[in-house]
Amino acid sequence: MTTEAAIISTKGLNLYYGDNHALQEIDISFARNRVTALIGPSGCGKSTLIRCLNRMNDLVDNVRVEGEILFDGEDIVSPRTDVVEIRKRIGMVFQKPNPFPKSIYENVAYGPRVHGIRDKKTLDQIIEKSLKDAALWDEVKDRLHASALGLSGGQQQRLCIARTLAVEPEVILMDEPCSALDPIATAKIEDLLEELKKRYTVIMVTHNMQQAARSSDYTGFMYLGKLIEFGETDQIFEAPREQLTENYVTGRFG
Ligand SMILES: Nc1ncnc2c1ncn2[C@@H]1O[C@H](COP(=O)(O)OP(=O)(O)OP(=O)(O)O)[C@@H](O)[C@H]1O
Repeated sequence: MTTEAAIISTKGLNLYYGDNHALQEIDISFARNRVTALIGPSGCGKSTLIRCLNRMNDLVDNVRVEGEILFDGEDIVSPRTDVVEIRKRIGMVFQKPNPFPKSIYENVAYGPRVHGIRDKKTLDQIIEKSLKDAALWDEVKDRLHASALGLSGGQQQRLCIARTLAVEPEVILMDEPCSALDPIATAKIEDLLEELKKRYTVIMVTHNMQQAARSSDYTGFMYLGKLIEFGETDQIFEAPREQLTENYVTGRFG
């Protein structure tokens, strides 16, 4: 486990999709202002785990969650949790860029508007800042009112990151954010991660082992619903303690 201050930690987290015990006794702590990568073979529960962290699994029928997820000391598994507030504080970027079929400006303005910001000048400032923070401003500043669907895949993904940043989250969950992107667009997102972690906590699912090794501070290796090993990324890749982790990171299965 990390000795750094955790922003989110799970204790004895179990999740069932009907009879499928998809997460089994997960204890993991995510360090504040760090990038943590979750790796492991397909179906091991990586996406399920990050979707628990902002209650996205609530949208799935027949799900049962047991255990604790502490976010800033509050158990967010509790039915009393304000899910809208949690999703504001813990934002999410998905595998496939999913901008709304609206202008670049409207995509980023959407979240702040939902949270009650109406003043045009304030919105303009938020949009500029969010696009700058997502390293997209220079490419779009002259066409803010053009459709977001006219952007390249990599630009669309950075727009989705800007849309997430616009509501000032504390944590950003990323579910394979580069899997639909080419190597150049991927490199831009990886550079961006370096900047983002100065102010945000990033938790990322990735299938790309080089990406985990390059971009994350901590890595968790999952297998068949269990967290097999968690540690500093260098340790996981260079000196794994568990045989299963070693087999996976050396490409012997996956
Ligand atoms: N919405 C759902 N309803 C029912 N079962 C699900 C659902 N989502 C995932 N599962 C099951 O939960 C298990 C974990 O899936 P999950 O998508 O979390 O794995 P993953 O490690 O993210 O996989 P991948 O790398 O392929 O995306 C699998 O057995 C999967 O079939």
